[in-house]
Amino acid sequence: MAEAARIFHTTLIPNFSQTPSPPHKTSSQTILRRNTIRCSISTSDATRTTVTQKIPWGCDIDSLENASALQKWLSDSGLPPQKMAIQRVEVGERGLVALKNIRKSEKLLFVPPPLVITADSEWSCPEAGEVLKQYSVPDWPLLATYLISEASLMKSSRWSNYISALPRQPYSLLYWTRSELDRYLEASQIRERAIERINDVTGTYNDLRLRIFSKYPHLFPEEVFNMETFKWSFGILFSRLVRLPSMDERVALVPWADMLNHSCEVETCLDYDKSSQGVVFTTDRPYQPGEQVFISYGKKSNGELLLSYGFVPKEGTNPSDSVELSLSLKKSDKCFKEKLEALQNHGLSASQCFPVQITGWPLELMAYAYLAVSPPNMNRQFEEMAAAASNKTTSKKDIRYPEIEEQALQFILDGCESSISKYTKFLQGSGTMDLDVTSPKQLNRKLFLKQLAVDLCTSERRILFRSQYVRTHLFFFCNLIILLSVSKALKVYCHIGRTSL
Ligand SMILES: C[S@@+](CC[C@H](N)C(=O)[O-])C[C@H]1O[C@@H](n2cnc3c(N)ncnc32)[C@H](O)[C@@H]1O
Repeated sequence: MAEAARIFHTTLIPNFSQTPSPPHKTSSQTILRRNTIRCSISTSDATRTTVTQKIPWGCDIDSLENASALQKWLSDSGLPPQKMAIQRVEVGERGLVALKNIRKSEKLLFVPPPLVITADSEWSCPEAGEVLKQYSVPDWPLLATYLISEASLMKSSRWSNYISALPRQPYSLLYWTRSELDRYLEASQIRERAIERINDVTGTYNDLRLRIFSKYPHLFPEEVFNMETFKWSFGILFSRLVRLPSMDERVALVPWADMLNHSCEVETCLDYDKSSQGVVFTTDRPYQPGEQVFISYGKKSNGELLLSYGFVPKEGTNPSDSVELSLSLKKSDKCFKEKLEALQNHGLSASQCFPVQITGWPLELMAYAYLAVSPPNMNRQFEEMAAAASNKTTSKKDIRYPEIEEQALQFILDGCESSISKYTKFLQGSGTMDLDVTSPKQLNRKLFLKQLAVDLCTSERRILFRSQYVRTHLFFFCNLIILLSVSKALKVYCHIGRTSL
């Protein structure tokens, strides 16, 4: 939830240190305890045999089947009595609903640390945990492996009640196929982010497999630790992992707390409370019995929410919404090489994406536009412009070049226009889109994905329309004011001229 995606990006690809010494001998008992998973083997990958399977743990995403067992286990394990219960809800399918009046500024939850899963949690199969520690596997891949390891032990894992209540297939762009991403998210930059993320997850799994799992097949059998199960565990982490600032910024899965859904209207996040020694959040509004209680997953755009959590908030309800606007240097530009060099000196490239919000665009975007339109005689300023376009905090951002301001604005507006036309093409076509399905189940899935894409594209296009409108009118009014001032000055001048004659 809060900041999970950012942490994932900085720590996912394991930076393995030297090859560790062999682990302790494995007790055959541990392996025997692991439940066998029946799989169908396919050989789609030419280089090696891949194992495809349905995830055998968790439940349907809207199922309350295991919720009461989860609630009972949590209270037996030390979760204090709660003012909320898991129920079916309108927003988010399952969520926590108030059972009693809840005041504003009230602390809720109090999940004790032994019920929180972190990178330090004890493994039911300690040998497997030992191996990962020896290889210094970072938190995200370690937790993904931990979750699979515990899930595969089913009832023998202390987390079995928690895992049984997790969704079998979390809503996540990780579950979209490449052709679904191409088809539904063609207009949005989120498509690139999703592809990058899928590649990161695949790369991480392959890395773990090559460096560790293949060396210890008795601890990490491929029937259990495979791409399909990693997709599941990363899907769970993306949609449920939280960063706890007061617990040394640790990332954690917090059973019970992770049943809370997100609302763009609340600002309160989960954190560890040292005084009560539990994970809590403080309400920023009152709730009446029967109302769903929400937290914030952080200030995220609709695209980021879709990427990690698989939903798009209702149009116009997310004040943190933004759209990535992609701009490129023109290949025909006489100074293309020099401009590209300047950009590269500051870690940028010929094509760059900038976040545009309903409230405006960043100074970096204007700096990039200055660079893109500046004529050859301004080559001395290329470095300064490229530095301002980078997001390094040390560089001066608010540069201005009045002589090319109009062209720079036009360059941005043209970028908005071309992006808007891609959204419009998709949105117009989506009504008549052939969903190419063979079963009702498939039809539901396709309709669902298409609706998410339509919601995302509508909200992203709306931001671009708005910034185009505001800028065009602002520019028009600025020019009008200049014109009026000039004509007023001229009138005064003429008047003075006439009176002095
Ligand atoms: C941390 S879990 C919350 C509990 C979840 N509803 C469950 O039943 O397991 C995050 C997931 O809840 C759903 N969710 C959370 N907030 C939502 C919202 N505002 N609208 C729609 N779905 C939401 C999404 O499926 C998301 O991936």
